Amino acid sequence: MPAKLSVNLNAVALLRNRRDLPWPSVVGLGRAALAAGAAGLTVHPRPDQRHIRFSDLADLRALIDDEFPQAEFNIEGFPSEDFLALVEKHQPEQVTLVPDDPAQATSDHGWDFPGKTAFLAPIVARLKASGMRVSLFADPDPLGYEQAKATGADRIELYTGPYGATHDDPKAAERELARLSRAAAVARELGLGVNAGHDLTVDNLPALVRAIPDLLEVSIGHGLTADALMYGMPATVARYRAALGH
Ligand SMILES: CC(=O)[C@@H](O)[C@H](O)COP(=O)(O)O
Ligand SMILES: NCC(=O)COP(=O)(O)O
Repeated sequence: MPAKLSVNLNAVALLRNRRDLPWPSVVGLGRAALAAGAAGLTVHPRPDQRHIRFSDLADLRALIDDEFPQAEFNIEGFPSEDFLALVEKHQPEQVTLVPDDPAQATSDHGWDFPGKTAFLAPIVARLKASGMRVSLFADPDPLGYEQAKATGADRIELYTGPYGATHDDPKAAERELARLSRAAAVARELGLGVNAGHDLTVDNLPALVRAIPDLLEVSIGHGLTADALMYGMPATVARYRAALGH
């Protein structure tokens, strides 16, 4: 089965927040993405609410529940007590835990699993007890995946930023793909599902899904939103689905 496409709406929210006006509509573009065949929506509410506002979460939850009940909501973030309260309130199907400092511009590394197993394990247990699937943001370095598994998480999300950065260097892209492929194989052997995200594009997706044939989900925001400005959201989702082999 091809990897599912979850459309990240952070960049839409960033554009909306330039003015004290409700457009572009985060819910409207989420609706357009789901109507065009996206399997889910992703948001990464940051503590300063610079893009997704905490008030967006109820609207997106209602969009999925009322109009697209098969779709999944994925909320990403650092598991502070405030973040955990947010996800417990809005009950996404999946929570992706990311080791981001509040001041960080964007996500740029995965968890240090050996150092953070004791921190993550009770959080994973708490979220799973509430019925949410838990995924952990991970560098494509399988040393430490045993500890990732030991936290009780269901999946990892492979950090693909370094792969995305090789867009003008095919040899470097091959090297990054080999790392991602090896890391995914170790995760799979340990019984962890594999998602991927960060700086994925319609151009770099086909090689990624060839390298990780059992990839479960990609979450894509920045590149997809740039394409949506050019082609419109429905056509863009169709292009990304085709790149995934749907
Ligand atoms: C975990 C991850 O890779 C994405 O959530 C990414 O961090 C998007 O966040 P920004 O949209 O704030 O850059
Ligand atoms: N988890 C990655 C994500 O949601 C989107 O990342 P990007 O496509 O905005 O880099």
